[in-house]
Amino acid sequence: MEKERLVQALQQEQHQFEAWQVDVFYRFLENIERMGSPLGLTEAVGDALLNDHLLDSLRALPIIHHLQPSSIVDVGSGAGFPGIILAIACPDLQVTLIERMQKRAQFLLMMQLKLKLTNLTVIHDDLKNVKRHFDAVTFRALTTMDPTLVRLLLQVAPQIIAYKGRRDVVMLEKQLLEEAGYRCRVEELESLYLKKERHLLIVEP
Ligand SMILES: C[S@@+](CC[C@H](N)C(=O)[O-])C[C@H]1O[C@@H](n2cnc3c(N)ncnc32)[C@H](O)[C@@H]1O
Repeated sequence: MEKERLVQALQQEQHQFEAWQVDVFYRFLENIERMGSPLGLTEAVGDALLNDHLLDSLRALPIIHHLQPSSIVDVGSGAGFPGIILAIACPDLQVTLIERMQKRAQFLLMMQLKLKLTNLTVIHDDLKNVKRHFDAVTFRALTTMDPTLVRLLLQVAPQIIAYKGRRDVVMLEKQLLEEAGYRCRVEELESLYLKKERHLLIVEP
């Protein structure tokens, strides 16, 4: 991917980052393009990587700025989405990644060192073994937010910020969790440029 393409896409989404941040985003994408497929992290390259992963991860920024957590834990970070992207975008936010697969956790640690992300910590473990506490937990995966998963996520932070897709699907998850006694709200993630419908499901005890 050309760096110009990244700069253009960030401008289209009206993101304003400092030059060093754009540079770190770009170096991260370069590493994913080179190692993502051989390491079994992601097959996405080019515009798919840019749109479906980097820009998608950034879509939650307005809500995160509004909620003002000092620390976030990203559970099941995989190739680093959204955790690494949020760490680059918010240098004052302490971001911890929890990833149970060894080769993914090793890649995340390598990125932390290579990109010199001093606000990033990587934990190679299963969520269920993590005893530390954070202000909020982010979660981006295909998995449904059922009450069992929510109980586990709320053990590490009092607020879950889950990246979700279509409104009808997320509203069903919300209903299920509300019936189980959780407080939930859904925020639509606007995009000037991306066409896919995206939402955040915010869950609290
Ligand atoms: C579908 S991938 C999503 C990766 C990334 N968040 C994204 O959106 O591209 C889910 C990741 O969560 C990790 N994972 C699943 N359950 C976990 C758990 N209980 N503790 C830690 N990591 C977990 C898996 O190893 C996998 O890398």
